[in-house]
Amino acid sequence: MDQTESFDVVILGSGQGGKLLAWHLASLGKRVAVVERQWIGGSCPAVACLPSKNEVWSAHVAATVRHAGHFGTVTGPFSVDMAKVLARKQGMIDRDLAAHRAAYEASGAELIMGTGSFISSDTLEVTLNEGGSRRLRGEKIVINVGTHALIPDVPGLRAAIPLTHIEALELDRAPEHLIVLGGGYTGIEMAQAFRRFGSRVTIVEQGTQLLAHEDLDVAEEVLNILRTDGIEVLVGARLTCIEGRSGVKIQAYVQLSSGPRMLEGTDILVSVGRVPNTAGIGLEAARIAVDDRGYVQVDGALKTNLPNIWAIGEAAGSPQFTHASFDDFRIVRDNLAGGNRRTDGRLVPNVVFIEPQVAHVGLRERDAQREGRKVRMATLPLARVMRTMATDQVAGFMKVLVGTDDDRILGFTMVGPEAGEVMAVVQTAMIAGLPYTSLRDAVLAHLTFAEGLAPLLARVPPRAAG
Ligand SMILES: Cc1cc2nc3c(=O)[nH]c(=O)nc-3n(C[C@H](O)[C@H](O)[C@H](O)COP(=O)(O)OP(=O)(O)OC[C@H]3O[C@@H](n4cnc5c(N)ncnc54)[C@H](O)[C@@H]3O)c2cc1C
Ligand SMILES: NC(=O)c1ccc[n+]([C@@H]2O[C@H](COP(=O)([O-])OP(=O)(O)OC[C@H]3O[C@@H](n4cnc5c(N)ncnc54)[C@H](O)[C@@H]3O)[C@@H](O)[C@H]2O)c1
Repeated sequence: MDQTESFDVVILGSGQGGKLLAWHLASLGKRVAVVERQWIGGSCPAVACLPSKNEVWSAHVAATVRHAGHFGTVTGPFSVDMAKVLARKQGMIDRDLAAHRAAYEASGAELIMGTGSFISSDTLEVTLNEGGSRRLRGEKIVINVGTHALIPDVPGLRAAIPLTHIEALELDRAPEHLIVLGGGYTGIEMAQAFRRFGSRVTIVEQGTQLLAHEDLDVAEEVLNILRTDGIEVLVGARLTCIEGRSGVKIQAYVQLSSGPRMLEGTDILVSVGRVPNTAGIGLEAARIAVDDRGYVQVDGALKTNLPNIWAIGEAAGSPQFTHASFDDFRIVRDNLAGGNRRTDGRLVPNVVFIEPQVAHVGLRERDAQREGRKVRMATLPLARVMRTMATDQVAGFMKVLVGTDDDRILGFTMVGPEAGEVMAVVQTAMIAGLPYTSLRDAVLAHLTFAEGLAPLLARVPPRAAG
């Protein structure tokens, strides 16, 4: 007898896009099953964005107390209680988990806790966490399985049982000396947080700059900010070998342009990029095409090579941000309803949550140069934004790129406090197609950071005559 259960839609992985799609379709009366092996609601609320930003905020409070004297607040001796930091974070996760369970219940989507894999192009086999298995046939199937941290093939690294962001966010102690491998998003956010919790921190970045995707001036500003925080940053540093065990004692052998160096630390965090969770889930059995790095191949409508299968979020090669996975949900939602919404040309901003933040939207200077695109550009040091006179947060700058044929804003970057919020103002202008002069001439409230947009945009060179 066929034990296969039939659903209108089966979603494999409950990432940001997948869960929202499930709740939406189920609330319309569709029979929807979501297969999730571990984190109800995906990685963002459980082990990534929310817990990291929660601890980043605790670290911000520690830094504020540490520097309180500068602002005239006299404190006595203070210490960071990592157990309390952890408990506050866990409380947030628990509340969020309850909200997720309630949303599943209210929508009518069935959440099946287990590991799913394709056994044919329309059927998944689920190994249930509680034991046993189920077979689910979906008229439509959506893949939203996300990614996991890459552990590079360096001798001794795996044997050292390194931390990834998941374990680092579970630490109830500040490591004595944390070595952070990789100076990208995760690496620098965690490095600064642990430095502020009291750890000695060394970042080992293989590339020639931090934040490989950002312009060099942005990366250099970030380098200065981290060094000012007391973090040792090694760029152009190749890890050749590791000895020891994370949590006890680590010896990291690094090749620098100046020669070899040995770092002695207590813990090592690996944050060198991601691997899609697409191996071993039967994509070959279903004949679903992946690219050479294992990401599911999709078109602009997020359809795979099979007409009944869609893929969203990081596993589909979308930008590795929760808001991209969220937008993928909207695209598939509308396309399943007969629309023709696509990923092409969407503006996906990004914010690195160090202090001060690094925020970007649109075109970067380096990409304009690489593409041979002519642009007008202006920069403004944060020290010229009047709010910093009150707050003393003078590190950073704003940068804007404007077209040469018209006055539209093509890109914006800010290193500075609340850069993400200021960036959203510029993004709104970009979406509206506003000429930069409209924002330049707007009456912006004094004494905000966004007020700095006026002097920044006043520096944009005039359009060449003719
Ligand atoms: C430390 C860190 C901090 C971050 N901070 C931010 C931030 O501040 N802002 C931001 O926008 N982005 C941030 N990101 C990125 C963000 O977490 C992801 O882009 C986001 O979670 C979107 O993921 P997704 O929808 O692709 O899948 P995920 O949320 O990763 O969900 C995939 C789900 O599929 C499940 N799964 C996988 N395989 C199977 C299987 N075979 N069977 C059943 N279930 C399976 C997994 O358990 C997981 O729950 C951060 C990432 C990291 C690592
Ligand atoms: N605030 C946020 O939105 C946020 C925070 C964390 C992560 N994320 C997302 O998750 C993604 C993954 O983050 P990540 O930090 O793991 O990757 P990343 O791609 O941001 O940075 C990885 C860094 O590691 C370096 N690297 C690679 N191999 C190395 C090696 N062997 N030794 C030393 N350095 C090496 C790379 O040059 C790069 O600078 C990010 O790209 C981002 O999209 C977002």
